[in-house]
Amino acid sequence: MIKVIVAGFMGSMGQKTVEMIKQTDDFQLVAGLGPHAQEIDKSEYHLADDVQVFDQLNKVETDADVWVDFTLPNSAFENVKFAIEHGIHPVVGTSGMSDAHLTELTQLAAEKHVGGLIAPNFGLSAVLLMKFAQEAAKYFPDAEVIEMHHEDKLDAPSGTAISTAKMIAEAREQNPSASKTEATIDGARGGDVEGVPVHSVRLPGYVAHEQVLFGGSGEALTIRQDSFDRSSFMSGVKIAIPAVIKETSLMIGLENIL
Ligand SMILES: NC(=O)C1=CN([C@@H]2O[C@H](COP(=O)(O)OP(=O)(O)OC[C@H]3O[C@@H](n4cnc5c(N)ncnc54)[C@H](OP(=O)(O)O)[C@@H]3O)[C@@H](O)[C@H]2O)C=CC1
Ligand SMILES: O=C(O)C1=N[C@H](C(=O)O)C[C@H](O)C1
Repeated sequence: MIKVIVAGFMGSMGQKTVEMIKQTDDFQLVAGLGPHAQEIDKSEYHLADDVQVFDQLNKVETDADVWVDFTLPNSAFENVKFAIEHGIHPVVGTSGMSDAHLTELTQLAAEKHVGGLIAPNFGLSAVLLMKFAQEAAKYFPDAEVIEMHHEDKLDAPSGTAISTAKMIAEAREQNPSASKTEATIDGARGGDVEGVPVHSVRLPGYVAHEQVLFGGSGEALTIRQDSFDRSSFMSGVKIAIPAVIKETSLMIGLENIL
């Protein structure tokens, strides 16, 4: 039985994770971390009575094996650091962590021999999109990323879009065409991630979607993925939980364990 603590258990992804753990025979939910956790009726958040809840990181005392984190960009770094320092294997979906923080956590995990995974996206369609985009970038250096998300998403661009753009930048073997366009309105050409324009759309009705547009001489290639429901991320989390326990370093990207 793998014991799991879910940080952000009251949020949308946290609740999906709670549901998935309850439906998986080999996993046991032992604790949850979230602001206001002490004030809640546990049953409203689908927690059994014996699940411990903590409202602050410094109060957490648990024998969990795995720390699943779906919180906020500003919280995830301290949470994951705490987990690694306490020998709890992190499985992190929270987006927006800086490169400096990722490097620090990777070093700490290696020092402590604690395996873990930080994945910009736990959905198979998104992982495949990134892989296909990397391949296409070798032949089509001119590319732009458009990501579309629900209106409650706090960060922009999405973690997946940043990773996709970085992978394209790394894979392309020629420089992209020099653009003569001058934006007359700030932001019209999107944000720049290592020379790849990234555009963020936030609209009600959407969940999580991404398109990569490649343009060539007289032709174009479009790669698109859609997460229509948050359940699309749960198969990845379910694979990651037992996988990280066998590892001794922190991996970035679900493709490392697929
Ligand atoms: N990698 C992937 O596949 C996916 C990643 N994500 C990412 O996961 C994160 C969460 O998304 P989502 O569930 O939609 O967001 P929500 O806002 O619904 O949930 C976040 C939860 O975290 C809580 N929280 C805030 N600070 C802390 C803290 N320090 N410790 C513990 N809990 C805390 C929030 O509480 P309160 O509301 O009180 O602040 C809230 O309940 C985002 O970064 C998102 O981009 C989302 C989907 C898939
Ligand atoms: O906030 C979300 O919803 C999502 N966040 C992740 C990201 O920033 O890439 C993954 C997915 O896009 C859903």
